[in-house]
Amino acid sequence: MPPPLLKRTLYTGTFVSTPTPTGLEILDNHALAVDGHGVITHRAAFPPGGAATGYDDVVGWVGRNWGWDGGFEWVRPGGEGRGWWFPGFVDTHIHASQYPNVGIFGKTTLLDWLNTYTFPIESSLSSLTKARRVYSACVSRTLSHGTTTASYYATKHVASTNLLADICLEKGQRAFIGRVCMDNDLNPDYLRDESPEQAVEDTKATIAHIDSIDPTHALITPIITPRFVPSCSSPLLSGLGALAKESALPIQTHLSENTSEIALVRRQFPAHDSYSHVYDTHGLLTPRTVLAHCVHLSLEERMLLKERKSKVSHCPVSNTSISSGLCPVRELLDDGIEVGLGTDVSGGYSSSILVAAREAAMVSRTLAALTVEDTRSDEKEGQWGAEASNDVAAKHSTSAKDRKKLSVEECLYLATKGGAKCLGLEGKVGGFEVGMQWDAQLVELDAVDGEGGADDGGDGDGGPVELWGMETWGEKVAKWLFCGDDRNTKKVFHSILLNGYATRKPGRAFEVIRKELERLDGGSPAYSYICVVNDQVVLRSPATFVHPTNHSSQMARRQQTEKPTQSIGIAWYRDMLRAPVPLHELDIAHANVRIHDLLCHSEGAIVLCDFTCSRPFGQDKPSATGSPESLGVNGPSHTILDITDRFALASVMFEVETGAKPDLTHAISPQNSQS
Ligand SMILES: O=c1[nH]c(=O)c2nc[nH]c2[nH]1
Repeated sequence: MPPPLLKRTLYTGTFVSTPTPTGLEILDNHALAVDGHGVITHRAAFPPGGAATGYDDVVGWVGRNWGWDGGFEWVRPGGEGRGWWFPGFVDTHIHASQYPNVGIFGKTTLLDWLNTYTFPIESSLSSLTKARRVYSACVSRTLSHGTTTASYYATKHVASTNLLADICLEKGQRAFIGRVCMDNDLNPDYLRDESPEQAVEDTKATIAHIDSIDPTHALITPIITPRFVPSCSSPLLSGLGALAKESALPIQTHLSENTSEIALVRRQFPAHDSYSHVYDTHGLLTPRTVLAHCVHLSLEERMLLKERKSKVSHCPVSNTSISSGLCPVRELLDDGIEVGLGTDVSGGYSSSILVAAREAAMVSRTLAALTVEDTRSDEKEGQWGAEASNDVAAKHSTSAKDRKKLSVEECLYLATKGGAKCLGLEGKVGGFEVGMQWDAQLVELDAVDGEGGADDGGDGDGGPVELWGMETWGEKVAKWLFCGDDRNTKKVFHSILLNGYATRKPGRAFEVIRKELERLDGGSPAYSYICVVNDQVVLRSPATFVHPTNHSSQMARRQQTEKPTQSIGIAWYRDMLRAPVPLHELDIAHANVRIHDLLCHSEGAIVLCDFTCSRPFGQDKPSATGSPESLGVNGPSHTILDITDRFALASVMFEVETGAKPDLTHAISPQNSQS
């Protein structure tokens, strides 16, 4: 096992999850221990001593109970009584390539929607420049909604599909990446595989790429992706079925979304019993197959899916947006079929799984409303129907209408554990049991004070859900499901792959940096130092800042005492190049990278610190870097950009290699200067 990469961390507070479809588990006043690999190792009721417990007491408690010494972080959310930890969401079906079209669908239905909107946008991702912009934005957006795992469709283009894998790895989202296969002449000639053989070869090329960037699939897994039966020839479906068998990789596709699509499949494959049967005879219905939609399955098809243990991705937002129909999820669940949730961007208008969970609840209620029941018993009960009954609860629990409705717990289960089961991640993500990964989000709602005025908890953007003080935990969670949005997801702990091993990092903290910088518009940030230590972002005022020398030594010092070997040097440079990426994704530059700002922490990785000079891209170079030496460090540009940091990092690399600072007089001479 590789060495631990994070400090052990103790998370305390309230932990909400859905260990079963019908049970909301609320662990109020609890502690969860997460080891250096991001795995939950212990959980127990906490404190000793309530909120006032100091670090020393906690160290003693953890030492006595779990045998830990004092070397751990302690993370506890603020927002007493209105915040909780929740498992990261799992999106089992999303087309990253369609992200620019989100919200655009007019009055189309599936087949004309594909021709009008979808094929053109996917075709445009043959451009790697465009693909980078689209995929970066999509992955950042889904992370901000709390999605820590996603099963993506890219496009038919190998290079940009591979880029999506790179971006998920870079940003730390657990992902399944599918290169979309579509070879028959129902596809437009501008977006069609040359031949079934070429489509399979191209799929293999993406698999090989993912194997090269994440050999153990710790974070990124290839997924075999025939677009859907109407797009694929029989030889292509067979080729992909054979590939799935030999590689044991998962499969994703669409099934029975729209009635015209089903009629088309019947014409294409008249000898087959059903749409599902076409996949089955080509070896594509397996326990690792995720079938999106399944709105109009016959009983025989449901039995076939159950027998094959194939999974269903329910995409309620898409199904209503492009008017495909209302998926009878209760029937699927009653049949024993595993179901997860998909946003299905951009058939779906939102990239949020919280919205998908909410719409799953709404679609199930619409189905309940459309259910015709024998109402004679209601008539006997008088004007208010069931209210006049002697046994209201019993009546409701047995009503066929009510059985169609999915509860809050069920919808959140589908959004987490249900999705994890669909993607073969059961026991790994989607919950807070010991042994699972800490893929988590911190949820916080807003409070209303005694006078009815909003108390935003101090950050000015408490989100759209107000708590009035009378809500039970179950009601708080229901309010979040039905009224919340990404402002309530304060932090997302997702994965980073370091030295081939996935660990967690808090993504939202960087948003604090961005907000602060935007608010001050280049002025002096209130947090004079924003330091990244062991992948934790630490905000400090000037008075309290100390270099975290107990965890880290400065690279400069290390470099003076021991010249790095070639392999250590390469690892340093790799870490150095990665270090500013989270900031650059927010269009912020560190703007003053020097050897003294690079810390070498105890496990040997290089981290970047001291963000005093950080500025949004496009601003003039800050005065703090105005000395000739600083200008040299930052390169010739007058404005701050990501290349500012890259130039500075290259200078540091030169310094590490040679022991001398580079002579930058040429680089900063006026003729080389650019704005
Ligand atoms: O919702 C959908 N989105 C798609 O891109 C697609 N392709 C085939 N069938 C599809 N359904």
